[in-house]
Formats: sequence, structure tokens, C-alpha cells
Amino acid sequence: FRQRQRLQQIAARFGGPKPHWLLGHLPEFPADDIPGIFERMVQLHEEYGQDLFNWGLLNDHMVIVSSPENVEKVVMAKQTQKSMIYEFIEPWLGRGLLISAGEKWFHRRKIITPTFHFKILEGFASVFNREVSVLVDRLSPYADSGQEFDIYEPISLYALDSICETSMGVSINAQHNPSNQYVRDVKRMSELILLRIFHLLGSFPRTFWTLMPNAWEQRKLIQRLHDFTDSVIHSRRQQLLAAPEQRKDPTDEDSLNSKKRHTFLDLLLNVTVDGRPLSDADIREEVDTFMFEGHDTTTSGIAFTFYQLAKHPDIQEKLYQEIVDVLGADFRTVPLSYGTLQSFPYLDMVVKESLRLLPPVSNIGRRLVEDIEMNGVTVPAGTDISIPIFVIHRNPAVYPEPERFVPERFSEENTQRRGPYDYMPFSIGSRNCIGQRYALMEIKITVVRMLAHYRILPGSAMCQMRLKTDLVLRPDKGIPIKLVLRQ
Ligand code: HEM
Repeated sequence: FRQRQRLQQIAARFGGPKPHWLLGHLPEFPADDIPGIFERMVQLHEEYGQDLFNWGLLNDHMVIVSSPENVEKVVMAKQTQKSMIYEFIEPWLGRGLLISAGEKWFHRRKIITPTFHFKILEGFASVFNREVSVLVDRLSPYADSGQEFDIYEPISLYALDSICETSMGVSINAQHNPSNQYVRDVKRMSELILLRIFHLLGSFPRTFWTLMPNAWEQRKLIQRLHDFTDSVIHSRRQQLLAAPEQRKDPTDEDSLNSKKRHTFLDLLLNVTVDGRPLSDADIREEVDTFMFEGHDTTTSGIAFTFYQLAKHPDIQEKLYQEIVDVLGADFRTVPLSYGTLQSFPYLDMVVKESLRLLPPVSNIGRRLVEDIEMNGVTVPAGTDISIPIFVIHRNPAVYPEPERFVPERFSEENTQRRGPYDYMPFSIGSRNCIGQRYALMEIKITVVRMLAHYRILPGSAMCQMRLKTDLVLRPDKGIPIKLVLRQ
């Protein structure tokens, strides 16, 4: 009762509907409609303002902030921890970079940051060029037949092939072999995590892991996923032992200047911390984190950009013209590089606007490590905070007519008018996305290559697309489009 009173004093400074005494705001959300839960959450901000207090069962609660002053306080806090929802992916990813905190996170981030040196990314461009050609070929029957199809699925196989190759140096051929066990397991894990988030017992780990069939299935999948990563790590370790000349730090000057492509795994295998190499378990949690963070996010980023281009044929044509103008006569085949992509200002604006309206990571969560003052009241350490990036990006005071797709919002002049916390698809501060440049390169190469070959048209149900989100924002029932071969 006393805790309830204290919480009520905090809640009074935030927006939100009147809670049920026992169930809090749970009755606000439709129980059997996952996209409906996301839609209601967004609507609550329209009705009750930027910062909300969300009650769960009894005293369970969460503070949701989207006002720039409070977002800044949370993302710039000196010490940070992730909120409860991240625990749902921990059995798979371990305490890798996404979830870890404190000293461990700091050391790992320092080791891993050089892997995203632009010269290393340049080496990855050849993987994207090759894999996107496979994608373009695989989609040609749809252009020939004019048949409508869901673009999300083929993009996700393409993104999986790309991340496996760039992070582990392994080709799993998901595009040619979608029934590959690893591919099926990664996809099923994402589904099971989503189901757990919306299950009433999901937040009670002991009950969940003992009683729920979802948990029994997860255990099996996680074992297989770990076995796969372990076997890749083991065989690459053996290769490096057998060929010591390859055991060079991929981020030193010589390696960066050599033509050889380095994977993220090579870096982790060669690094030492206090003179000791990382263990296989340490490496596995980082590789698995990259597999998770590096394919679902980019899949949504690419697929949502196609969705916008299908809806806006004039913008699509303008972008096509830029592609032809910049790349010249060989625009369909010339290899794209990190460097080339810097010459596409309109593409840059289109991608940024797409990440504004449909940010692949639509929410991030933190657990406060220290008390923070917000809206004139102290929010105590231990409170879970959610930052709805999706809502921040639709603030009408910053983005007039926020629902409209207007790439020019990201001209240099317009960008300068906005504050740092008005646009954050990759988050901000020390825990921002380490893969940001990788992601943008992959999205841009895919868009350029696809548009060079095809005109993208909306499928019949495309405009009714609804969204759902676990840790990644996705279309509830795919993105139906049609393709027309460009002559
Ligand atoms: C469009 C694609 C992507 C988007 C929108 C995105 C967005 C984000 C966001 C918002 C965060 C902060 C998460 C949080 O605070 O909990 C994050 C973190 C992270 N992202 Fe990405 N991401 C993308 C692609 C990638 C890729 C391709 C990789 C790896 C190759 C990657 C690796 C990571 C990692 C490891 C973290 C944790 C960083 C840390 O805490 O130090 N992301 N990402």
C-alpha cells in the first residue's frame, strides 16, 4: 500500500488513463490482437501526451518518455542497464554487447568498435553486392508473372545470408535453401520471443521456464543455435591455429590496407584482454548478438523502404533517376562500394525518412541505475523506462503532417533545425547502435540494386499493413508488392 502511494505521486506528474486498481492499464490493450496493442500504445501518447506512466498488475509499472528533456536524461545517464524485456533474449544471446552493462560492456564495446572501421565495411560491400544479385535473380519470376508477393520474406533470407557471411565468414545459402535448419531456428526464436512478451506468464521466469510449451521449445532451439555458432567458432579457431600467418589483428593498419576481407569473428578470435584470448563462450554471445541485431533490423529497414517507394511512385522515379545519373551506363551491374554510396544525396534522404516513419527498433528500454528527476518528481533507481522512438519520430511539433513521407525533411537545412533527440533510429549516447554504418550501407546497396532492375508497385492489401513489435518492428502480415522489370 505504501509503495502504491509513492508510485501514485510519481504517476500524477505523467500522463495516462485512470488505471484499474488490480489490472492497471492492462484492460486498455486488446488481449488477442498483437498489432492492436502497438496501435493502442501509440494512441495513448496522442491522448495523454509525451510522457506516460503505465501500470501493470498491482504495483508493476513502467515510465514511458518521449519528451526530448526526459529522453536526454535517460539515454545520457552515466550508468545504464537494460530493462526487463531484454531478459527474454538473454538465454539465446547471453550477456553480449546489446544486453551487458558496466565494465564488461565498456571493454567489449572498445574491442568491437574498430570492426566497423569504414575500410572493413568496404570489404563487406562485396558480400552485399553478391547477395543482392541473388535476390534480384530470385525475384525475377514475380516480375515475369506480375504476381503479387510478400517482399519481407525474401529480404529476410537475403539479410541472413549477408550477416552470416560478414560476421562469421560462413555461407548458409538461406536464399537458395530457406528450409536450412539454422535459418528456421533463428526465425522461430524471434516468433517465440514475441509470443512470450505478450503472454501473461512471460514476466515470471520460473513459471514460464517450467510450465510453458513455448519455453520447452525455446530450450531446444537455443541448444541448436548455440551448437551451430560453437562449431563455426571451433573450426575457424583451428584454421587460424593451422595458419598462424592469418592470426593478425584485422584492425591494424596493414590488415586494413590489405585486400583480404575480415569477419567480425576473426577479430574476436585474435583479440586479447589482459593478455588472454576471449573464451569460446565470450565469443559466442557476441556473434549471436550480431546475428540477432544484424538481420531482423536491416530486413525491416529495407522492406519498409520498399513499402514507402511502392506507395510513392513519384519519389521512386526521382530516386531511379539519381541512380542512373550517378552510376552511368552500367548502373545495373557496377559494383557498389561504401565510397560510391556517398554520392547519393536523395537516396540518403529517402532512407532517413523511411527510418523516421517506420523505425525498425521502435522502442528501447532502460532500468534506471540512479534516481532521476523528471517532470518535477524523483523517479527512483530500479524503475523500468521505455523510450518509444516511433512516437518521437511522429511529433507534429517537429514534423508537420508527420504521417506524410517527405524525404526533403532530411535536407541539410531542415536537419539543422531539429534537436538531437527528435530523430534517433539508431538511438543516441554511449549505447547507440554500433552497426549503424553497416546497416545504412546494406539498406542503400539493396535499394539501389533493386530499383535499377525493377519498378515496385503496391500489392492489393499493402495499404492496410499493420505493425507489431517485439524488439524489432515488423509488418503483421508481410508487405505485398508487385514488380515490373525496367527496360
Ligand atoms: C536498420 C538497422 C538497425 C537499426 C534501426 C538499429 C537500431 C539500434 C538501436 C536503436 C540500438 C539501441 C538498442 C538499445 O538501446 O537497447 C541498437 C543497438 C545495437 N545494434 Fe543496432 N540497429 C540496426 C542494425 C544493426 C546491425 C546491422 C548490427 C550489427 C551488424 C547492429 C548491432 C547492434 C548492437 C551490437 C547494439 C548494442 C550496442 C551497445 O549496447 O553497445 N545493429 N541498434
